Amino acid sequence: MSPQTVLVKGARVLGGEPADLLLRDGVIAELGQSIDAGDARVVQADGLVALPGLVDLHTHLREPGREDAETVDTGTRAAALGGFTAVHAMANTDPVADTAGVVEQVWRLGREAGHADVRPVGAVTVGLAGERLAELGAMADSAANVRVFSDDGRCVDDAILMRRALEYVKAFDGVVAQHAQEPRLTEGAQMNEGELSGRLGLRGWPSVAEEAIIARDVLLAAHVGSRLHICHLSTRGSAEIVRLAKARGLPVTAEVTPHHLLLTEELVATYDARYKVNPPLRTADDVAAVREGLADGTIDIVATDHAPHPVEDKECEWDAAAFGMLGLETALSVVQHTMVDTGLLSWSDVADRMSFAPARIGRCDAGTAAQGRPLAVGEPANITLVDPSVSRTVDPWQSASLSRNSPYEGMKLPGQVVATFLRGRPTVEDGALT
Ligand SMILES: NC(=O)N[C@@H](CC(=O)O)C(=O)O
Ligand SMILES: [Zn+2]
Ligand SMILES: [Zn+2]
Repeated sequence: MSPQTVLVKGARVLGGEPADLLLRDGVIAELGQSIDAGDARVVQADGLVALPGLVDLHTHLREPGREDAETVDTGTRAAALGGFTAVHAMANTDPVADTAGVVEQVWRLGREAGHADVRPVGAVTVGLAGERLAELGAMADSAANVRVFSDDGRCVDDAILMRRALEYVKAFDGVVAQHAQEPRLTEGAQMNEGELSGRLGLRGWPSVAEEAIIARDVLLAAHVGSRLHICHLSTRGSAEIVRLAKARGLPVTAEVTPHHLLLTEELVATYDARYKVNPPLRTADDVAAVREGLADGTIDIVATDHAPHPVEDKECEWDAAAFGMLGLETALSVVQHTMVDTGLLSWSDVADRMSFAPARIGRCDAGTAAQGRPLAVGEPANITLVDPSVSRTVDPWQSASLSRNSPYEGMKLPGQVVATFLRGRPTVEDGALT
């Protein structure tokens, strides 16, 4: 069945002037004023902002292995509701995505579900064990076309393995995405290290454990001339190192999560494990610094680090609880709240930080399933329509995710994704899955 023809009327393209978009055969067939509807179905979009479909570079889908927490199907439903048309599925599954077989399985499950493109991330080391390089080339050459490699959840702390991985991925223009956490400095760590961790009696996770790895990896990437990406950067010092690296013209990119743009360590005083995450929530000064870094382009992108965990792994005492929080369905609202409504980013900048740039880093802007492409005639019709004028109270029990561990539960956040189109086909309409 060929996708239906849709005329989106009067959307503010990238937050600019209202225009009409005609979506036909999976592409943007026309873009302009007062386009004739013909036989197209009309979607009234007055007051809505049209963005390119969002691309998440850091999502945990938990399949295979923890289908009680999330599946490719449920996670990509949550993605579509959040305005995403593509997600990169992290490799810390069971079995680990460290072979062509596993990444192809995840990629195929994504195609079958059909809610968003799933781009598997390949593990850097076999079993995330940090001992031997995984079959990076075979994963790159597989049907899944892997370009992003990460042991996320664990740090590739062995410098020689990190060096070899950086060298290896050059052959196919890949990137190594580092979870920057010096393991010895963070043994048993439970929250940000500082005065508050002392007061609460929780083992601290110092900023330097993140910054030391980032500094080392920037130098390694410079030495071998390879692309390095920093996962979930969370401290002022980390932003400063990346700023320096960019000033030197090094091929280093970085992401910040929505939660590190909004939440601070004070929430840990509730001992509510919804606020337990890796890297930990930091200080208000760090939040100010990562916002500044995202605004000035030091930090390239927002990535959700959507990390579903079943209720029993979160509703327990702090020390025993799992690290991680949901993010896909709330990411755009948190970015609007922290960056757009504060005047730090325009909607056009949001399109860059949440679609164009992540697609470029993940090399998914080319090929037939292109993502993160401009809203222009002939381009794939991957489009998100957002209503920035409404606000809503976050209720994770309404989530499409199988898990409920949202740190925003009960918070009022601005913005609502009204519709998401994946190659011209609506995956979300009127704020609900189609
Ligand atoms: N962010 C987290 O706290 N948890 C992630 C792993 C990770 O991103 O490091 C997870 O897989 O649950
Ligand atoms: Zn991580
Ligand atoms: Zn992660």
